[in-house]
Amino acid sequence: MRAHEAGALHGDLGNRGPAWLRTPEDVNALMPELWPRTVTRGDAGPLVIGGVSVTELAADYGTPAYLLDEEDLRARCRDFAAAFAGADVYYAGKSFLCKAVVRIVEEEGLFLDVCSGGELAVALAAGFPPERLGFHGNNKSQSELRRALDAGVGRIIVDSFDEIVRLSELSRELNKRPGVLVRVTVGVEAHTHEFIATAHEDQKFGFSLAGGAAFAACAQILDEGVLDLRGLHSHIGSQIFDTSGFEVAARRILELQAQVRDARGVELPELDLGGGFGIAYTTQDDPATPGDLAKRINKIVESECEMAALRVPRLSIEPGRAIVGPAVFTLYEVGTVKDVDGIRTYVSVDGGMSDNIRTALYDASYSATLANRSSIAEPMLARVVGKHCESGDIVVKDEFLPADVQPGDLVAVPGTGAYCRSMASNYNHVPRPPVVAVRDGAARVIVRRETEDDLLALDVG
Ligand SMILES: Cc1ncc(COP(=O)(O)O)c(C=O)c1O
Ligand SMILES: N[C@@H](CCCC[NH3+])C(=O)O
Repeated sequence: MRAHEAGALHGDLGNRGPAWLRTPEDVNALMPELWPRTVTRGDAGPLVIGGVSVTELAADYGTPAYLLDEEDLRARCRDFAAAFAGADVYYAGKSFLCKAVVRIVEEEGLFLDVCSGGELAVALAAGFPPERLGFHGNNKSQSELRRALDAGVGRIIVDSFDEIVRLSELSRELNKRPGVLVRVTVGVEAHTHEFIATAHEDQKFGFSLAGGAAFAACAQILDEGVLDLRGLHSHIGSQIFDTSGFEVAARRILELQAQVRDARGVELPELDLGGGFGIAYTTQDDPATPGDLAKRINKIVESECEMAALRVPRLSIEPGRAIVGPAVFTLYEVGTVKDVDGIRTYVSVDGGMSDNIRTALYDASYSATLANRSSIAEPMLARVVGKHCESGDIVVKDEFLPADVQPGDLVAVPGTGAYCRSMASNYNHVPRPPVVAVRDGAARVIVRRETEDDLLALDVG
């Protein structure tokens, strides 16, 4: 991610903030690239999403809440499908999954990537066509693989020699011949946080290309003859802006494709280049559009295939964050405002690291705005923090909020659709917030708020 600048001194304010963060001319203004498409600030000041004011949504559903702009989510699905026409677009369910989203993804014609028995269960419970599912994971259990085979999952992305053996034995037993892809570690050092980069050599995912394991995995599958080897797979990491990583990955993986053809006389018909496309969390981020991405990726695949005299395989991609991330913002209520003399102002909200762990885990940067009203007060550099018993419980490290922000105000944090609800926890026994989908002036709860009774229900002492 780009949001890694150390906190340089923000001279004009005598407050600590990163050098890229500028004092806004209008602290009420919304940067369109950070917000779901239907979001506006109504005349009276509150944000409006899908035709409904956030003050109304807060009154009806409480805070904190993840508010999903259904029109925006659908539009992003359609944008990817149109840009990558002729390819299969798998929505990466790990970014956020619930039955309503599964149905939206299905209605918009996408495929779906799941990476655990739980995600598979949600997809199947929502009636998603199993042949449009891809099943990932570096340590799929025997029972997960059995469920995938029983359900007729379209593609299983194999990740280890142990899995090849396990899946082959199960397939023989169940008399199945699943379509598989081999996940390849292409050795690309993606420019993103270490914990979300996945194609450098020293990590748990995939078969190494450089070390020969990827070729050996293909050979083993072809030798055993039980699994239907459809193609190769690469996913280089997440929140990536520099598309050259995808180009290097495509080049290297197509070299392997040519090697398999030369050695085994088999031309693999499919190629999956994974997800990882970056989104804007702050004004410093400048993501590529699906159209740009498609153009660059198709071009490199076509030219590499031409050079290696390969037929162009059917392409697939797996965006998660770029589809659901910008479609959601989190709405919080301010509880306390604390000016720590001469250092910064802490604005505490009624959620925190339990509904968004990304700031603490990846040092991620977010933006925020006062959501229930506009203000004529001066911009003030603030840090939005949560209510957890942890000093690293930061939601937004640095943002300008109006200096008159006060307890009872609502604050909205955009870009929280991906890896926030899906990575949420119950730390400090804080129940997880609901997800409320809003469209055409109507709101519906698609994931309900957890209650203390839900938490106590697990406690058998
Ligand atoms: C194999 C695979 N595909 C797709 C994704 C989705 O990534 P993103 O949400 O960044 O598009 C991930 C997560 O990084 C992944 O591990
Ligand atoms: N959870 C990560 C990205 C996903 C990694 C999955 N391979 C994030 O919040 O950015």
